[in-house]
Amino acid sequence: MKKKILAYNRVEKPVLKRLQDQYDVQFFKNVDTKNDSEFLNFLHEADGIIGLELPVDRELLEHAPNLKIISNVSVGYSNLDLNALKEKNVMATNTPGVLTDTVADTAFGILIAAARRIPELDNYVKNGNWTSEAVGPELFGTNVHHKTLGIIGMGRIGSAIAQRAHFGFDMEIRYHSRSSKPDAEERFGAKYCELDELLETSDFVCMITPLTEQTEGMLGKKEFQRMKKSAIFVNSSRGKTVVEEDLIEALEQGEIAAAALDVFEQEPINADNPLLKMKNVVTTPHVGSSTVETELKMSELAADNLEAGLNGEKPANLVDESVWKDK
Ligand SMILES: NC(=O)C1=CN([C@@H]2O[C@H](COP(=O)(O)OP(=O)(O)OC[C@H]3O[C@@H](n4cnc5c(N)ncnc54)[C@H](OP(=O)(O)O)[C@@H]3O)[C@@H](O)[C@H]2O)C=CC1
Ligand SMILES: O=CC(=O)O
Repeated sequence: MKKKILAYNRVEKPVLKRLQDQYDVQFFKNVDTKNDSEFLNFLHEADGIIGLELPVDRELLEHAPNLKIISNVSVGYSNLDLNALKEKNVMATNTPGVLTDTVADTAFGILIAAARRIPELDNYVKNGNWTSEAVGPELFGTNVHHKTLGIIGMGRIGSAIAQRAHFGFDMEIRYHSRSSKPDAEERFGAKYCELDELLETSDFVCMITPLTEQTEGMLGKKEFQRMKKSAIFVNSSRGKTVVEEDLIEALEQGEIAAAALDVFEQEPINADNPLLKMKNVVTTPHVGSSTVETELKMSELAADNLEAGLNGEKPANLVDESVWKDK
């Protein structure tokens, strides 16, 4: 009998086809995972799960007695309760590396968009407001090149952002991570800083850590007050690394100048979120890795991980190696 695979939210079509050739696959999108009976019935039989942002907790695992592996089509895995997965001896995998450059491009893109006010100027032109030959200082932006960029989370993506900033824009790089990064210091002249120093001295602050117990709410009122009033804040990590109401207040009070946000406390964002009314806030709908090429690579890597796990081989991207050792 074919193994059963529950595909959730996003698996690119050619990869879905590849999986359908070997397994009994059912695809679900945005279902109520606690109450949808079709979803829960399939989950009860499922050997594997592949997909994006399925919240996996103890309660969900109670409905999945056959489950051997969950393969995230993302590098972040804050949707997974790793303790519950370990107790049930269920493997979990992610897709590091293949999306690094794309996410760095997006983060740097929204940083420039906020600094040079590109969405605002786009609206200005399209709304027919460009009636005099040259726009005045009220629409001028601020330079990116030669400024100081503070990166919180100098991992794979943080380093790729630093690379763009250093070689492309002659920026001075400061960073904060749990450990120092001699490689980034040598390649980009990056300087390790405690968080407060980074916040106080950076023109741009870019958040790109994973969401964990330690990083949840890492940037709140106090941290925004430490930033320069001219600072532009970029969040490409997860919405909950920031206390969103404190960010809103910091923008309203002029504690910081602007923000560029790809991630939000609640996704999709509520239509009445004050951030959506602010001209000095650039928003994108959590699309850091969303290019045609990269989404395909992520789905392929996730399928490789899933197949390995189901074939009794060690998947390349286990998020908790100890589950494999226990097998
Ligand atoms: N917006 C989007 O579409 C996307 C968002 N992401 C987000 O980006 C995150 C990072 O991905 P990636 O670069 O591949 O991951 P890495 O694991 O390579 O890098 C994470 C970095 O965060 C640092 N870090 C972790 N915890 C802390 C902490 N408590 N304080 C300070 N620094 C910390 C790590 O430090 P150290 O090395 O010292 O341990 C590491 O440098 C993902 O987990 C995901 O949440 C990823 C892809 C797309
Ligand atoms: O947010 C996306 C990811 O890969 O993590």
